[in-house]
Amino acid sequence: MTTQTAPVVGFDRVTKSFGDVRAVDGLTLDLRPGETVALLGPNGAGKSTSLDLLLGLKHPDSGAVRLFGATPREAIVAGRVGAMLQSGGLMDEVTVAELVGLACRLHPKPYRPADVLARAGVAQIADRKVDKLSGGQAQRVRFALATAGDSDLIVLDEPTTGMDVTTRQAFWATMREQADQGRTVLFATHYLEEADAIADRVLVLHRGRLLADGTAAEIKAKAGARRIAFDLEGEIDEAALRALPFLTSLTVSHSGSAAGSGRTVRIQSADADATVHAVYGLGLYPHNLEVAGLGLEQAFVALTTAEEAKTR
Ligand SMILES: Nc1ncnc2c1ncn2[C@@H]1O[C@H](COP(=O)(O)OP(=O)(O)OP(=O)(O)O)[C@@H](O)[C@H]1O
Repeated sequence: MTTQTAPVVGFDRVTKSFGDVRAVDGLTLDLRPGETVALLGPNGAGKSTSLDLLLGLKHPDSGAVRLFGATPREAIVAGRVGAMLQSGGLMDEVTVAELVGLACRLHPKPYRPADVLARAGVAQIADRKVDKLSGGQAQRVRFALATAGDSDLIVLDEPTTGMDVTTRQAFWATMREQADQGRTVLFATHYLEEADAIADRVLVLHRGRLLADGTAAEIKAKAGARRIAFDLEGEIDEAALRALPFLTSLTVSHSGSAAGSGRTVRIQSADADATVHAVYGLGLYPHNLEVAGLGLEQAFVALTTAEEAKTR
């Protein structure tokens, strides 16, 4: 039964294996109404499998998936979910308009096909056969199918793959409108800048498990590390720099100063205050000192590499 208070998506200790590969490993999470959620993870982390389980296309070996308190199938039949999958084949020999028209007819709460075509930016190619579309055009048509009716949850698996920069920007603008209307949006992506810019919650999957769950800022903070950069003049004792406390990486390059002897030192540190203090402790005089947080991309790499090291 659907209940008012049930989360939009609920995974309760969900596990799914393919032979020896545990694609989803005890995943528990809730999505709340109106959230825009990015699902990140390296190749093979279990993103597509999780979305397939969510949509009832695959069934868990153990645990349960609920959408709006009901089974995925019940929620989909009720028209509460619109989905855009990575490899979803489009029917051959039909036009874009025919396909979108069909999706509208099948939706319990359909929009007008003309509006759906316009919103997805495919009105100009409505008469084209869907098997003659470019990769980016096909993605837009898949998006039109996912938004053919008034769904409460939109699920997108790597939606902007194959889209050029302008198409991608237009796509996210449309997606934001969907979110602003109170819909929950869940998207898997490899573009970390998209997750950073679009999502108000980021889930990082690794080997089927949830490695991090929070805002992009929280994920960056969880990765802990900060970037430190400064210039030094004269002889550099790299061994001494390498021995600095809390250092996780070090690069030294020519700073391009006119004198030619300058070096730029770039450090990643788990405790920037302590590392900078120790730099002064070495009797060095750093110029142009900068300390900055990690970008989401670096945080993601730091988190997943640390986890790899643990499981090795
Ligand atoms: N049908 C299947 N049969 C066998 N193994 C599978 C199947 N589907 C997925 N896997 C395996 O399960 C793991 C998770 O795959 P999944 O496609 O969910 O990852 P992903 O995070 O979406 O990866 P990508 O970023 O590469 O799309 C991988 O090791 C994959 O090889």
